[in-house]
Amino acid sequence: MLNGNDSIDTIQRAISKARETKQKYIACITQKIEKIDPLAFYRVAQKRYNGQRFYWENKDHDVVLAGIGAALSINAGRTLKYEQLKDEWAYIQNHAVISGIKGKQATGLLLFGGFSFDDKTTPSDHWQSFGFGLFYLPTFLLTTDKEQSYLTCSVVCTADDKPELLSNHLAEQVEQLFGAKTDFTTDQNPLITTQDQNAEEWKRLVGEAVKVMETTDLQKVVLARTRKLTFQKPMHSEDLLSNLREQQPETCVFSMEAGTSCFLGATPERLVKKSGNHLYSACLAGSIARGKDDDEDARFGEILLNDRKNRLEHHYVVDTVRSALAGLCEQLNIPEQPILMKNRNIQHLYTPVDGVCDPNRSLFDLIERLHPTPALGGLPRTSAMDWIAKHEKLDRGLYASPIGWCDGYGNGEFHVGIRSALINSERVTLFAGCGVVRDSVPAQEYEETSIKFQPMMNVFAGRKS
Ligand SMILES: C=C(O[C@H]1C=CC=C(C(=O)O)[C@@H]1O)C(=O)O
Repeated sequence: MLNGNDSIDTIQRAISKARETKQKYIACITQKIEKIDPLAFYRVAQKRYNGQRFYWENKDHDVVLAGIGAALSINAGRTLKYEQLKDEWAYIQNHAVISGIKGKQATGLLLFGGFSFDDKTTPSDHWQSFGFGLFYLPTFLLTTDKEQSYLTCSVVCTADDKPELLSNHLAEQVEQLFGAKTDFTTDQNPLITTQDQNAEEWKRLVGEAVKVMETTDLQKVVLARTRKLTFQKPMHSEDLLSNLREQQPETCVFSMEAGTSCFLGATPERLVKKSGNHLYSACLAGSIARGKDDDEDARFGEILLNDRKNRLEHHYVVDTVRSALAGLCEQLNIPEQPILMKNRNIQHLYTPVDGVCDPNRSLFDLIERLHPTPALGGLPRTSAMDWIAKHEKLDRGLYASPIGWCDGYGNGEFHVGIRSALINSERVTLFAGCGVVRDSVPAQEYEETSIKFQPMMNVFAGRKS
């Protein structure tokens, strides 16, 4: 499977570099392989690489990534995390010997990971393994587009390493991954308990936010709540991903493991995508249920498009994204009016954004500018973040935060981790939030967050509706 000559030669060159410079070097080999199911690849690695896997399938289904093992991992610090990531990523790229296929997006050296929502909140126990942010350079990366799969193997080499040993070890692992049986049976795992945050307290908090807006500069705040599920046995992500992929095809389906935890979801909201110097973002805010039939669905859509409160919620996001990107883009196209984005359980006001940005801008610069937009934080950003940190009283961890990948060719994509859940063995926490503005009605916001739990509830409860 792995081309032995390529691999030993690349490793040999990386070891020589390591000897010359007395620094570690990465050997990175990419080859085209027969198209395979990325989820099957993710699944076969469950036993041996549990805790070090990720999955990503964008809504166009033209970038599907399955990452297995961590050649390197980066833990983001509390402060200056975007600078840190930029520096560490540049260092990795300057200390790598790359061979095989080159220039193909999302292959070769690639970082996958996510940041925590907020630097002020110290990660609680259940988010501990993700810290303030965590990124992997995977040992094995399977990249699948509409036609083809590519396998990238990355291994860290030191001056003392022996090329044959490293290369043989890599080849053995590849053989195991590709030789393993892929017809799995799914264990029953009954749901034992479901516990929502206290509804009345949460609605009271929405009321308080509305009140505060009457007397302060706070214009919008996004409030989230959780639902806790307990299962009989530890929950594994592969079956959930398979169902999410089927049930939410118009979203970006992702998972990221860290130790015994796994964060996963099906998010409709792209924060930023970069293809060379082309940039794409999205403003998504303002929500309503799907109708029971086409007529009702269209009627709900019209109501949403014409609703003052939802239009205001949306407008704040568009304005903020426009000013965040204006300074970084030579060209920026943002339509005047939103359209509808219809997902399986919910419809949103949606304004697509595209532009051309300075090629030297890294994705981390763009994320730093954009996160959190008022679709996840609020407006003004600092007042909203302070209000959330003080009143929401939950550790969002990676919920509502940028999660995604960047490659060594200037491409990458980050979504925000909404419609998501954190798995800690047999305990699962679901997250859902909504934008609160001056006209918000607490009971309606509560209802909206209930709808937003639905995509994840459907897969955890194994239902198809
Ligand atoms: C914060 C969430 O949704 C955001 C994205 C789209 C629409 C939203 C809204 O209408 O409130 C939220 O801003 C969530 O799903 O947890």
